[in-house]
Amino acid sequence: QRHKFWETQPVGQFKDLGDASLPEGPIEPPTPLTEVKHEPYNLPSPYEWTTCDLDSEDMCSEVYLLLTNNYVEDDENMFRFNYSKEFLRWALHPPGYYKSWHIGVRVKTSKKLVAFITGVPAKIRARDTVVVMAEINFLCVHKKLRSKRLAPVMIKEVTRRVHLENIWQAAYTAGVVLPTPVSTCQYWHRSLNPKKLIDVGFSRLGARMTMSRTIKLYKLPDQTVTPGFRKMEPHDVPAVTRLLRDYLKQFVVAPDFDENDVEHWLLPKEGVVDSYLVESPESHEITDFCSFYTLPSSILGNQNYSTLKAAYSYYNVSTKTPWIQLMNDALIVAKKKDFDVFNALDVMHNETFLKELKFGPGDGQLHYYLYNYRIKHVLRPSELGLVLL
Ligand SMILES: COc1cccc(CC(=N)NC(=O)c2cccnc2OC2CCNCC2)c1
Repeated sequence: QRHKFWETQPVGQFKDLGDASLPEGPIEPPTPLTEVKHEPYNLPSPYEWTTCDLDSEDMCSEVYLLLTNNYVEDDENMFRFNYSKEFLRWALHPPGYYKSWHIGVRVKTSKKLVAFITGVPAKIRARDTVVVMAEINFLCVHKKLRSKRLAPVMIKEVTRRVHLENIWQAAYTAGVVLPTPVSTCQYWHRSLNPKKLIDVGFSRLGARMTMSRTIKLYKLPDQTVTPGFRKMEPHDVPAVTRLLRDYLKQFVVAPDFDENDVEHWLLPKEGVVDSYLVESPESHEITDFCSFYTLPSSILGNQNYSTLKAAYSYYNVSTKTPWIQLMNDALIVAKKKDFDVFNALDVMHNETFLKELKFGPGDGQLHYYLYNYRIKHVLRPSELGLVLL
């Protein structure tokens, strides 16, 4: 029945929700390394574990193809995430990553890759405590192997490999409700190419709206308006790190980025992540920052288009430039880069600009989870400073 697996795991259980006596922090203590299971969990007999080395062109292609054909679709099965190989290498090779946490499942006979799950290490602050956690992502089981109960054993295996590195907490997101969300966020979309979005069924023509009126509604200037708005460059890493660390302090859960993290996660990478900042023309101080990552979706079953070019809001900081103006400049550069839509969650201060910049609410929610860490109260999205890929 429901959550048979999750009721066995050290996660907030629905039955505990009202219990204010339970302390914030780890739910279970670490296990002595000698007691961590040293051999992999058993898979059903036709399958075997494999470690996916994304530096291998062939293995990266296998992972890319598995995800392209079998990863997350929207609720109406019209779109499927289409992470690029470059993006996967970026997402899975942050400072301190472990290849052993990039786990595949193959068919023993054919050696076909049929499932995948990953972890990457991340320093995450929960209130005043910085914890090294595993960020779990890309759990994917081939469509033909669903409901064979492969996911629970894959989750146990990645947990085991995380434990072997003496890490006892994890963070993950899902579109489904599991025990128990730390926060539940809404996603929002800002049309950049409304004609294509309507053609492919991502958006619908508003009532009493014509196509030409809709195109005009979402029109953006050709150039950004903020003086000093420019692409982030390597020499900006120290200043952006200071700006971002100061900004993220206010959130209950947020990454604890150092300069190495900022260099990896926020330096622009063509086709993967874009980041801009505002350098004051007078003082040359870095006062604001905005970034978005590139995650296209395959369009399932449309004659004219095969790919939806989507930008996803990543980390943004406004200290001088008003949020509306800063994020409108982000929309302007995203439009110039030929994105069709700009997506954002209502986390951090995003709701201050969503409505005014003509974002529309999406039809789904993204739930955030922590593994083996209890946060006393469910967080409002505006208390959350963590964006997962
Ligand atoms: C438009 O193509 C889609 C293809 C698959 C799923 C969805 C809906 C959806 N589930 N969207 C999100 O989860 C989402 C919406 C806005 C911002 N970030 C998001 O998810 C991110 C973060 C979690 N991992 C996937 C990417 C849309």
